[in-house]
Amino acid sequence: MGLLLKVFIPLLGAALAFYFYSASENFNEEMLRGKRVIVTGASSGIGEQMAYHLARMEAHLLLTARTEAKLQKVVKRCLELGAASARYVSGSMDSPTLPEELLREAENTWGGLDMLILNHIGQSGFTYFNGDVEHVRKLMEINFVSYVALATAALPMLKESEGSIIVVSSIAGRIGGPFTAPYSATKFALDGFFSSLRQELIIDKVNVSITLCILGYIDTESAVRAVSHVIPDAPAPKEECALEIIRGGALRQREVRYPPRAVGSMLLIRSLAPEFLDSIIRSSYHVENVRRT
Ligand SMILES: NC(=O)C1=CN([C@@H]2O[C@H](COP(=O)(O)OP(=O)(O)OC[C@H]3O[C@@H](n4cnc5c(N)ncnc54)[C@H](OP(=O)(O)O)[C@@H]3O)[C@@H](O)[C@H]2O)C=CC1
Ligand SMILES: C[C@H](CCC(=O)NCCS(=O)(=O)O)[C@H]1CC[C@H]2[C@@H]3C(=O)C[C@@H]4C[C@H](O)CC[C@]4(C)[C@H]3CC[C@]12C
Repeated sequence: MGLLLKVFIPLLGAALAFYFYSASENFNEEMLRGKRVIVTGASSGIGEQMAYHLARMEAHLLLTARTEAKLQKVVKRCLELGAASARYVSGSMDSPTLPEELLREAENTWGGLDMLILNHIGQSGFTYFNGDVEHVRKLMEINFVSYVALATAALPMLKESEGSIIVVSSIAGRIGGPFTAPYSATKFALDGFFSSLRQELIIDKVNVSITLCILGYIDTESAVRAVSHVIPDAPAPKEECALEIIRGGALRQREVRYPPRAVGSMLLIRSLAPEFLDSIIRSSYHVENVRRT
C-alpha cells in the first residue's frame, strides 16, 4: 500500500496530467503576435514574467498594478524586448472603479481586446487565521470580486474577438492546506465563479475561453519570503510558469497545472485519500517556524 501511494499513484497522476494537459505540440509563439493583452499584477513575480514573454511574442500590452515606478520599468523592458506596444494603468484592485477604467483604456487605445490575464493578489500572510474578518473581506474584494468585475467589463470586447480569459489560481484553490485560510477562500471562489461562467458561455455559444491555472509553489520574491522558512520544497521557476500560463491560454485549455507533476499528484491523492494528503501536508511543513500574527 505504501509503495502504491508513494510511487504508482504519483506516476499515474503524472502520466494522466501529461496526456490531458501537455500543450507543447500545438503551441506557436506567433499565436500571440499583434494580440491585445491585459495583464494584472504585472509589476512583479509571475505577472512581470508573463509581460516579458508576451513582449518577445510581439503582443500589444496593457499592464496594471499599484506601483507606478515598477510598472514604468516593466513597460520599458517590454518595449526593448519587442512588444508591439506597451502601456500601463496604475491603481489598487480594491477600488471598484479601476476595472472599468482599465477596460475603457483598452477600448480607447486598441478598439478591442483578445486576452485578459487575471493574476494580481492582495497582501496576505502565511500564518494561523487570527479571526480578522475585515482582512478576509478585503482580500475577497481584491483577489475575487475585482476578477469578476474585470471579466464582466471585458466580456463585450472578448465576445467580439472570440478571445480568452486566463485566471491565475493555486493548488490552495483546490486543497485547503493550513496557514492560507483567507487566501485559499478567494482562490476556491474563483474556481466556482469561472467554472460556472464557462458553462454559461458554452450554453450561449459564446466563443470566449476560460483557462484556470492551478499553480504550486513558484519562486517569486514574495512567495519565497512568505514561506521558505516553513516549506522545505524547492519552488518552481517563475519564467517557465509564466510561459506555461500563456501557452495554456493561447490553446484555450480549460486548466493549466504547473508544476504539472507535483500539482497532478496532489490532486490525485486528494481524490483517493484526502485525510492522508492532509497529514502529508502537515508533516512536511516546519510548523514550529510559523509566526503568529
Ligand atoms: N508564487 C507562488 O508560489 C504562487 C502564486 N500563485 C498565484 O500567482 C499569481 C501571482 O503571484 P506572484 O507572482 O507570486 O505574486 P507577487 O506578489 O509577485 O505579485 C503580485 C502582484 O499583484 C500586485 N498587487 C498587489 N496588491 C494589489 C492591489 N491591491 N491591487 C492591484 N494589484 C496588486 C503587485 O503589484 P503592486 O504591489 O505594485 O500593486 C504585483 O504586481 C497570484 O494570483 C498567486 O495567487 C499561485 C500559486 C503559487
Ligand atoms: C503568502 C503568499 C502571498 C504573499 C503576498 O502577500 N503576496 C502579495 C504581495 S504584495 O501585496 O506586496 O504585492 C501566498 C501567495 C501564493 C501562496 C502559495 C500558493 O498559492 C501555492 C501553495 C498552496 C498551499 O496550500 C500552501 C503553500 C503554497 C506554496 C502557498 C503559500 C502561500 C503563498 C506563497
